[in-house]
Amino acid sequence: MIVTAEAIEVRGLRKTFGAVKAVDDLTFTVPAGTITGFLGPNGAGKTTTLRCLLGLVGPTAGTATIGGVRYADLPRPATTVGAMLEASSFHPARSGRNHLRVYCTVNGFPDRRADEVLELVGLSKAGGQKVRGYSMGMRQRLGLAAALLGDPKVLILDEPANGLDPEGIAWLRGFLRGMADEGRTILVSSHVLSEVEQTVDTVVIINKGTLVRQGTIAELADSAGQTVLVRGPDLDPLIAALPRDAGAERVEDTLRVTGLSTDEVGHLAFTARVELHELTARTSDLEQIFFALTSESGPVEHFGGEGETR
Ligand SMILES: Nc1ncnc2c1ncn2[C@@H]1O[C@H](COP(=O)(O)OP(=O)(O)OP(=O)(O)O)[C@@H](O)[C@H]1O
Repeated sequence: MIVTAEAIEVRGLRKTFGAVKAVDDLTFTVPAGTITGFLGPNGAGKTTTLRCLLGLVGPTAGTATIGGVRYADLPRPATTVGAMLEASSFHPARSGRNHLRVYCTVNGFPDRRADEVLELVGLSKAGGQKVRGYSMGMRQRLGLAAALLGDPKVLILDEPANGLDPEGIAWLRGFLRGMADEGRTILVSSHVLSEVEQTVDTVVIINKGTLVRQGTIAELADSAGQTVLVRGPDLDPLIAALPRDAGAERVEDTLRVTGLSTDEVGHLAFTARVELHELTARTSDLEQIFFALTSESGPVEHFGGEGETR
């Protein structure tokens, strides 16, 4: 089934709590039908932004809309947007299925929807068990199931990978991709880039309530300059062949080259007749880029935009 997606738009959003500026003139768009990672360290303002989107708190200024409409003005919100803000708010003595049936009753959905969404999140067998016996991962799945009851076009998920083991994270990745492939728009927050890096199409990175970056993971990696790892028995001729403006750092038998692509380094090695045992574009330092971006309050920058780089 393909659903018609809606875009999420946050424009000039500001939310203050007394003297605390939780969100400060934040603007970004989540294009319809994409998965966007909403990233920032603890306290960056992610939850507050999501709460504004879901009409749980009123913005001090600006707007947060889904398909151009404020949550409060959506005719049947549960059929437009499904949200998971925290997985701990389940009544422990109620079974997963009964919990979902309560939501069905409140929202006017048939009871069978509870079983359908339990199936979707792989909880069919555990549906009759009391939530008190659920693991953290099962609670997260139940939260997702609740978000899916109205078969919404938009999913807003606050730290859904929290407390999941690697298997659970892998499951979540496939699940979200499947939901997006059906045409849904998904905004998923995390304070750990690596949790969402393989899942998302684009990232919106905020710090201290303000936008730091928006773009694809590839753009994020490129913006910091790629590192190429080279390994081989004798790399001296390659080092001699590198252009002056390329960076090179040797650690034992490995050379880290910056400022060149793998194609360029491979070609230089070929022409210098250097034997290579490894030639890898290093992307694993994305977490470091993320850390650097969010541990300072640099200027707002869109990739390809006119802002200064860091
Ligand atoms: N209801 C509130 N009253 C007062 N201050 C608040 C309230 N909600 C959030 N804040 C403050 O606003 C700032 C942003 O918090 P928020 O929870 O939105 O960040 P976050 O990025 O979601 O962080 P985390 O990953 O820790 O949940 C923090 O300084 C927080 O203490």
